[in-house]
Formats: sequence, C-alpha cells, structure tokens
Amino acid sequence: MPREIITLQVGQCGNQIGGEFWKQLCVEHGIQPDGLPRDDHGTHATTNTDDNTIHNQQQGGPQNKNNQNFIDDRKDVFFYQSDAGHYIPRALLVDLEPRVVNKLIHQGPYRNLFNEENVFIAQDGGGAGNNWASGFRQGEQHHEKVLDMIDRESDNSDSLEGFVMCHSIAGGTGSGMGSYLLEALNDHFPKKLVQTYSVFPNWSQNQSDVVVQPYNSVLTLKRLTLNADAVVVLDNTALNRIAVDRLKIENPTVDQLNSLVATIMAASTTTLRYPGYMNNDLIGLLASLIPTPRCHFLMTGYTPLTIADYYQNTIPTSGGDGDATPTSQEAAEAAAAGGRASSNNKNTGRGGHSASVRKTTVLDVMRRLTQPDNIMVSADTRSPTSCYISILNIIQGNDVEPTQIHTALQRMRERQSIRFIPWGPASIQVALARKSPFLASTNKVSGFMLANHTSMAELFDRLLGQYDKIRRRNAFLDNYRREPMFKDNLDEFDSARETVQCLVDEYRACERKDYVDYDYASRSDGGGLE
Ligand SMILES: Nc1nc2c(ncn2[C@@H]2O[C@H](COP(=O)(O)OP(=O)(O)OP(=O)(O)O)[C@@H](O)[C@H]2O)c(=O)[nH]1
Repeated sequence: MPREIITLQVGQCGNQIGGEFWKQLCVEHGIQPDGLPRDDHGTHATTNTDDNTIHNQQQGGPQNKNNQNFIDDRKDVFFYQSDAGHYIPRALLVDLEPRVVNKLIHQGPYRNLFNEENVFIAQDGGGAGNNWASGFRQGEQHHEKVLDMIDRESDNSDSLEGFVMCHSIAGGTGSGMGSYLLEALNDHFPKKLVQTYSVFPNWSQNQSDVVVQPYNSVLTLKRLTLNADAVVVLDNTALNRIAVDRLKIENPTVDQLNSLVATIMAASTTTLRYPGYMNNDLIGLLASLIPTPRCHFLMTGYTPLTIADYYQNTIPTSGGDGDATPTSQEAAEAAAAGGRASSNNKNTGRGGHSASVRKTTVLDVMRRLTQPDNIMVSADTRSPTSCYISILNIIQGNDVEPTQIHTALQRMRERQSIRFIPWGPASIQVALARKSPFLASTNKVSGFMLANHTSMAELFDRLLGQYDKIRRRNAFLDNYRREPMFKDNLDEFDSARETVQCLVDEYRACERKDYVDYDYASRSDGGGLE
C-alpha cells in the first residue's frame, strides 16, 4: 500500500518550484504533460541483466530486461489516477495572488496536469505584499476553504503519510500563510509528518523591496522549528553561487535556479518513489537523519550538476523575461517535446551548463558530495568545530554494485575526511537506486546527499544578524503594526527571535561530547517540547 504524500505549494516561489518538481516527476515516471502514461518503457533503459540479483536486493523490486523495476515504481505516492487513466498530482496550489497559479493551470503543456479543485487563489488577489503578518492573517481568514481541500485530498488517500510544503521564507504569502498552514496541519493532522522545501533568500542581492526579508524569515523559522518534522533548506545564495561558479552561468535566471531545485526535490524523493529495503517511506528516511527533534534542517548536495536541457539555451537575465529568453511556458514545451529548447532560443555561446565532471565512479561521486562546492547551503562545512549529525547518500546508476559502495565507504573512512558528532554513530547511509529509463544521462553514476550538519547554525546566525540590524532601529515595522498580531505589541518578533537563537545554540551544542546531557529545560523556550 502506498504511503501517500500531499504537496502544498504556497505563494509565488512555492508554486514555481512546485511546478518544476511535478514536471521532473512526470518526466522520470514516463507521464505525459496531460497526465497520461507514455506507452513505451523509456528510451534510456539498460538491458544489462548481469547484476539483477544484486540490485534486486537493494531495490527490493522485480527486474528484467525491460527495467521492470521502473515500471513497478510507486507513482501513487505522489499521484493518483483518474477514471480516465490520467495521473494527477496530489497537490494543492495556494496563493494570495493569481498570476503564478494561473500560469500553471492555464498555460503550457502541463496546464491540464493539476486538479483545478485543488487551486486556492484569494478573491481580492492582492498578495501579501512581502508582509509575513498579512500572509498569516489571510491564512487564518481563508483557512476553512484550504483545510476543506486538504481534507478532501487526504480522504482520497488510503494511507496518508504526510505533507510536503514548498514555499519561500522571505516573502509574505509562502512565509506568512505557509506559517499559518504549518500550525494548522499540526492541529488537524497531529500524527502526520510535515516536511518542507523552504527557499532561503539570497542575502547578497541588494534589493530595496526586500529589506523586510529578515523579519519574514525569522517569523517563519519559528514555525519551521516548532511545527515541521523536517526542512530541506534550499538556499538561493548557494544555488546562485553554484550556478555561477560550477555551471559557469554569468547571471542565472530564476528558471535556471529552479531547474537545480527540481533536481534536488526529485532526487530527495527517489527512495519513496522507487522503494527498496530501506528509506522507502518518509518516516524511515527522516528518522535516520534526524536523531534529535529540533535539529531537523537538512542540507543537500548533488553531483554531477547540470541544468536540465530545456533551460540550457536560456539567455541569463538580471531581471524579468527578456525577448530572447524563452518563457517558462516555452521551456516547459521544450521539455515536453523531449528536453530541447526551441531553435528560436539563442545559445549563450558557453556550451551546455554542466559542471565539468568527466568520469563518474561511486567513490568520486561520494567524495564530491561532501565537498563544500557541491553543497547547496552557504555554510562552512569544513570549519574546525562543525560536524555532520547524519548523512544519507542516494547513489543512482544502472551498473552500480553494492561492493563498489562498500569499497568507497571504506576509503572514505580510512581518510577520515568527514567529521561526525562525538556522541553518535559516524556512519554514511547509502541507498542505491537505478536511473529512470525515461531520462537521458551522460553520466554513469550520479549522487544526491541529504545531510544534517551543525554548520546550518551559521545560516541562522547570519539571518539573526540581518534581523537585529533592522529590529534594533525598529525599522520598517509600520505594515506589521497594522496587522492584528502586532497591533498591541511586537512580542511575536521577540518570541520568534528567541526560538531561532535556541536553534542556533542547540546546533552548536551538538558539536560537543556532552550534548547527550543537553538541558532542554534550561532553554528559555523550554525547548518547545511538550
Ligand atoms: N529559487 C527561487 N526563489 C524564488 C522564486 N520566486 C521567488 N523566490 C524568492 O522568494 C522570496 C520572495 O517570496 P515570494 O514567493 O516571491 O513571495 P510570496 O510568498 O508569493 O509572497 P507575496 O509576494 O508577498 O505575496 C525572494 O527571496 C525571492 O528571491 C523562485 O521561483 N525560485
């Protein structure tokens, strides 16, 4: 029986990255943009049967020459099938302004993919104006409608495992309404898991309209700490750095960053969609990564990196869509047509956007995954005190044998290049997965890392620094004071700051041997544990 997962996409960013995630899932599962399954088995299936038994043990699924393990994938974790045979995402598209959601459901080849009953757009359509408090208030105002949709979708599953939310923490809707929904999910579905893909802002961008991003981010981080079971951190600063330094794109577009995001999101769900003997449900996946409840912010790494083919020919822009830049719709059409951008699109002249990795072996891939260059969070994972709390590597390759993984692990252990917490087991978990036969790939092996690392505290610390700078001057607070939560006082700001500070302190405490004696009660927020 599938353990279904319902995805909530909230706000502009949430819906844009969510839209890319579904495109990626459709491609990987051989689902056409209209939801109908492709009638072939994929042109990139391998016919090597020599190691079937070995992979069978890893993947737990039947295999034969036609790569039956992929035909036996678990589409129904993320999709359900309509009476007419269309695969429909278990997704809710929520926004306080109509532009992005309308684009998803009215334009481009994927316009018929989503269930339109699952779309919520606020009637006045004014958005939340980069104001967390407005988003939170509107979340409360519209909660009945949205929770009705969630209830209907949850009744539509046999064994719902939980929810995944995609949003950004820095605007108004994804952060404020997203925060409201996180609290509501905890109240209404106390036994279900809640995982988020949370986009952190690019602090190096000096834009005047985003001066309040630190306020919104700190207020959201409180809910991510208290109301989510796991948060996959998607850090725009790091994604941008990777696109520039590794993929040699001068000015990455949002579409190009979202292509990286879609790769990460899809990779992180591989073991749920192609289950094996371990990590085949969300609880199994998260339990191994999160030994202590509050430190549940996960970083990711992926190698070899590429921007999906259909974005390769986009001309980088510093702002909106230029004439020569294919729109998301054109890119999606190109994707649907087989992954090539339209010939009208001019090439950048720099060749395809992929990091130059010529040879991929299991050991290389596993080593590269922990290299700071490949880690998609702007934090120093090699600082003298920071350490890994846990690591899960998902290695994908059609000819990979478990012995290669054992050898790679042994080598890495001998080199002692990775520092782990002093109070727990120092182990890298590895899940072996085959590649989708529907995806072209020039690399034999690719790898994805999901890791819990104490340097995450750096990101939060930096955020608190930005927050303190404007809060000390009580700057830009007028719009917040107009909202009910801040009408009488600003206590909620102080409470959120304190929760984030406690989170930083706990990550730092994790670096010490005596963390096992960590005194939750001594924390001013009582550790938030009931
Ligand atoms: N990676 C990525 N970041 C995005 C995208 N769209 C917006 N962002 C980031 O998200 C933050 C702004 O949040 P939005 O999602 O645009 O805002 P919102 O939640 O819709 O809220 P309002 O616009 O205030 O109603 C900024 O830090 C942006 O850089 C996207 O498609 N991809």
